[in-house]
Amino acid sequence: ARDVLKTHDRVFASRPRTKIFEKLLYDGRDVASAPYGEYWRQMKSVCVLHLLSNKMVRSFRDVREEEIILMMEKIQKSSSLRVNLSKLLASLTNDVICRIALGRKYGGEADFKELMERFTRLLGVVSVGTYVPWLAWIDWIRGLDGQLEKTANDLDEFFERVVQDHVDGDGDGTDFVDVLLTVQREKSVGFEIDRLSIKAIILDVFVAGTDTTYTLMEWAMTELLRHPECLKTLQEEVRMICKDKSSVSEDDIQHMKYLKAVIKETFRLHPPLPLMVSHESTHDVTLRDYHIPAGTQVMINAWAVGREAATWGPEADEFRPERHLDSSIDFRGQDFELIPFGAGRRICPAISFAVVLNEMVLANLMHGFDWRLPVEATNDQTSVAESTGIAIHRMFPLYAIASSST
Ligand code: HEM
Repeated sequence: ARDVLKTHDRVFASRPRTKIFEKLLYDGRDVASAPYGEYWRQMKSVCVLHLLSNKMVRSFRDVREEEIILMMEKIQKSSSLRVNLSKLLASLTNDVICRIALGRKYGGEADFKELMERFTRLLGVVSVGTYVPWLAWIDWIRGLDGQLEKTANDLDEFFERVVQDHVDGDGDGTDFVDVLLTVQREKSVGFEIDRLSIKAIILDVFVAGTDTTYTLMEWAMTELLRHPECLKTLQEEVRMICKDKSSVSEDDIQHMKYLKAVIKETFRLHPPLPLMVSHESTHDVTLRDYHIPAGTQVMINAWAVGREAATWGPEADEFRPERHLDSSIDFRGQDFELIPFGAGRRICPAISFAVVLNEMVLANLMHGFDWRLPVEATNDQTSVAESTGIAIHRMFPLYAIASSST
């Protein structure tokens, strides 16, 4: 990973073209699938400087806090009953991202939900034609081409409508579409950003942001429920810091060392994108003693890196947040022992955005409720079986029993 993402970062900074990405992600005009070059550099700088900067992340504090309160109320209503945590966390993440990116929630609209599900499912499909071009007809016969075409058109229609509504309305300039339209109007970035690029960047926020973020919360709760002693330690920390408060605020979480250790440990054992996003080399290069020709696709296994016994010791497979309390290893791309967000030029631009939401959700869940697995918990409930796809979540939804802590 270090050889590819640091020593030869520039050589491996491109992305392979696949039929799925081409069709669904505006033919590489988004950030995540754009080939390395000037266009990618410009789009990524818009993301980093205008959408996902620390200042922007802070500015959405109210959205996060409001949506978490709503989620807590939903749990309260089902208190002492089984809560489908997977569903709850997925819809919270979707609501937060919709409000931040599009200005309002769309989660309640059946069409939008169905479209996003179809889209996510297709992103994880392997197109035969991409790897064996003369067998491309198989994709056509099995209906993949048609599904890609239709989903790409539906998505474009949806985002076109959202952008046009922002153009027509008196946008207050706070959501991502507003910000991108302002950048476009004021030509403040030294290059043209057109309507298609705006739609592609917004689409990326959904592709790269929703499943990844909720998956981490789901795994964190899974591991805590499987390790009641860790759950108790975390709960004690949160409740001690927020003694007389009704909820946890973003100022409080800065002091929560064990919370941060739990998040790190979850990223180590369950990186939401275990194989990250494929890289591709643009030049020939010698890596160790191997000759790697230009155009080679490289997948980096962040999951295996996080479980490496040589780094993490004989108990590498165990969930032990304590291991991070006296360690300086972090997940922000400097330490190759822990790379859930990648590293180098292609590193995820939304680390702060994702982490603060995860920390806030977990801290509030610990503060407001006591948690346990249902008595009748089956193997499905306690197992850590994983789904397939690009983002790896639980194979079965996580149910837990919440009882009010007050
Ligand atoms: C826990 C949550 C998240 C995880 C674990 C995660 C992880 C990753 C990983 C592994 C990559 C690929 C890095 C590489 O190729 O070397 C990536 C890229 C990316 N992520 Fe994230 N991500 C998360 C949340 C988000 C969110 C919330 C957003 C947007 C709001 C986002 C936007 C992006 C974009 C645009 C890229 C492409 C960067 C590029 O190709 O230059 N991610 N992410």
